[in-house]
Amino acid sequence: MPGSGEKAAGSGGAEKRKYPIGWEDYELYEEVGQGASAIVYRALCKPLDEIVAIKVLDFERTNSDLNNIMREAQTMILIDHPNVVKAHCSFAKDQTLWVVMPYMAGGSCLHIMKSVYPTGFEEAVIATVLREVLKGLEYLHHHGHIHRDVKAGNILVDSRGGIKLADFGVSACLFDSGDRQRPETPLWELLAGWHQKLWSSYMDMISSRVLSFPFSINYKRDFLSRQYFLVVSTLSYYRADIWSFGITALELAHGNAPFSKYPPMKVLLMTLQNAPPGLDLERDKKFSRSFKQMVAMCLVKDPSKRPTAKKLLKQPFFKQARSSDFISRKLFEGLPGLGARYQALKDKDEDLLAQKKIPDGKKEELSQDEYKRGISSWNFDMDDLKSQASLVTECDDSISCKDSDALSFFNMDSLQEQAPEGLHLSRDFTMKYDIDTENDLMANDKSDVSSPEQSVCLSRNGFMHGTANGMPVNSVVRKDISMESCDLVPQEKDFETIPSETSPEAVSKAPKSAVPNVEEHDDRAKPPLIQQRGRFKVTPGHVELDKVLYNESPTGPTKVSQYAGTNTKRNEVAQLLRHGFTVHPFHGFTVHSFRKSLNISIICIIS
Ligand SMILES: Nc1ncnc2c1ncn2[C@@H]1O[C@H](COP(=O)(O)OP(=O)(O)OP(=O)(O)O)[C@@H](O)[C@H]1O
Repeated sequence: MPGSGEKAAGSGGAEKRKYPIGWEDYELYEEVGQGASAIVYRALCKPLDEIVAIKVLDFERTNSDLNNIMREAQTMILIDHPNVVKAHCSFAKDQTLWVVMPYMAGGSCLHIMKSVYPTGFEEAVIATVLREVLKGLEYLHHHGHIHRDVKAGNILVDSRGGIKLADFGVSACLFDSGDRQRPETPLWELLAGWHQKLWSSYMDMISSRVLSFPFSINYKRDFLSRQYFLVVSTLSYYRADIWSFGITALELAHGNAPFSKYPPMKVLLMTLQNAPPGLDLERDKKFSRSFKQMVAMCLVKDPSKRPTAKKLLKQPFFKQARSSDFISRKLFEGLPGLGARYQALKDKDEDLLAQKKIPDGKKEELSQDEYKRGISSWNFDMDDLKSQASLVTECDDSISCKDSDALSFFNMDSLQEQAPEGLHLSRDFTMKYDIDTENDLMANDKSDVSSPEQSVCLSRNGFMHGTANGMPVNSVVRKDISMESCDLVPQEKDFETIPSETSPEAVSKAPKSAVPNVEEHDDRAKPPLIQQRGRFKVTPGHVELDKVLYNESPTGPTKVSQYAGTNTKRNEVAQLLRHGFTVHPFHGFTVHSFRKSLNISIICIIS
C-alpha cells in the first residue's frame, strides 16, 4: 500500500524475531491512532530495521490498574493467530507502558470508512473482513478469551490486505488468575485447574444449547458439577462478542453503527425497548438475503440463542468472502497513507471541538459503547448508568436528564425479556440494585461474609421475585438492611403501581408519586440507627432470617436459612460474595448472582 513504510510487519516469520525491550532501540514516528487509554505510533525498531507500531499506554491517563494493563500486554504477547494482533514485546518507560506490535499500515476499518467509504463497504468486502474477524474470535473464545470490544475501530488491515482484530484493553479471560477487575480470585483458580480438559466439551454443549438454561439441569449435582455449571453459565459472556460482531456488520454495511447519532442514554433506552437492529428490507436492498440472515442470527437479545463464532463461520454469507489481495485492491485504491489519514481526521475533530461541538467520532463511540453494553448483557450497574446519563448533553424532549428520572426509564418488560425463563424481575430490583454497597461491605468486613446468615443480609439491596423449579417465589428485600436486623415487610403494592407496558415518555413524565419511592419506604420502616458500617447501617435487634426474605407463594414463607444449610453451601455462597458476585437467594437452593465487573448475570445452583 502506498506510503505504508511497512517493511516486515504482519504475520509470518517476522513474529519469531527477537524484539529489543529498551525504548532507546525504537524511534517513534508519527501518531497513527488514539484510543481511550493509549496513543499508537508508527515506529522503527532500529536493530531489526523494521517498521512496527508502538502503543504507548499512559498509566496516569488510564483507569485500569497496572496489573490489568500488564495482563493485557501479556495476553497480546501470547496470542498466536493470523487474525489477531499480537504484541512482539512490551516494556515500561517512565509512567508509560510501550507495547510493540506489527504495524497495520491500512489502519482500522473505521478510519478507512471515514476517509473513503462514508456509507460503508460493498458486501464482498464485508464478507471477507468479517470472516477473518470471526476466525480471530473463534480462536480467542476457544482459548478462554472474550474480546468485549469488537467494532470497526478495532479491525485493522495490514499492507497486504490481511485483517486482524486488535485491542485487548477491555478483554477478559475466564482463566486468568482473576478477572480484569478483581485480582484475588481463588474461585477462578479452582476452575482454572481443570478447564483445559473440559473446555472443548463445554463449547460443544454450549453450541448445542444443552446447558444454556440453569433451571433445566438436575439440582442434585455434586460440587464439581456445580462449578462446572458456573463455568458453563459464564459462557454466555462469549455471546456478547457475537452481539458486537453483528453490530459491527451493520457498521461496515452503513458506515456507522445503529443509533450512533443518538446520545448514549437514549441508545440504552432504545436498546432495551426496541427490537434488535438489523439490515432493512428497503434501505438495504443491495445486500443479499444471506447477509441479512447472518446479522439477524447475531442480533438476538437472548445471548444463549446467538450462535458461536464457529457456527457462524459456516453461514452461506461467508461463501462470497475473498482473499487478502482482494481487500488490498478494493480498499487501498486512492487511500492516503495512514499517518496523513489519521491527521486529517484529527484536524477535523479539533475543528469541531473548537466550535464546541462533540466530534462525530466521539459521539458515535459513546453511543456504540452504550448500545453494546446495554444489550449484550444485563446492566444493573447504577453508577455506570448514572455516569452514562450524565453524558447526555442534548436531551430529547421526551427524556429527562436528571439521574433519578434517567433511572426510571427501565421498562421491566424489556429487561424481563432478557432474564432467564422462570426469573421475574421486579422494577424495584432494577432501580435499587447497588452492587457497590455490597462490595464496600465485603471489603470492610470480610469476616461477615463467611457467615451464611450474614451473606443473606449482604444481598438485601434488591427486590426480586421469581419462580424456581416451577414454584412461584417472590423474595422481597430492602435497601439499607442492617447486619443485625433484617426485618422486612412484603412490598407487593410496589409491583401494582408499576405499569407493565409503559413507554419511556410515560415513565419519565409520570408524577413522582406514581413511581414507587424506595427511599420513602425505607424511611418508614427504618429501625433506629446505632452504627454505620461502610454504607450499611447497623440497627438494634437480631437477625431473623426467616423474616428477611419473603416467599409470597400460596404455600407460605420459605426459610431463607435453608439455602445455606451446610458448610459446603455456606462456603460456596461466601466464595461467590468474595468474588464480587451478588448472591440473591430466591429459593431454598437457588442463587442468582450478578457480576459487576462484566455486567453479566450468572445463575448458579447451590443445592
Ligand atoms: N498495530 C497497529 N497498527 C496501526 N494502527 C494501529 C495499531 N494498533 C492500533 N492502531 C490504531 O490506533 C487506534 C487506537 O488503538 P487501540 O484501540 O489499541 O487503543 P485503545 O486506547 O486501547 O483504544 P480503545 O479506546 O478502543 O480502548 C486504533 O483504532 C487504530 O486505528
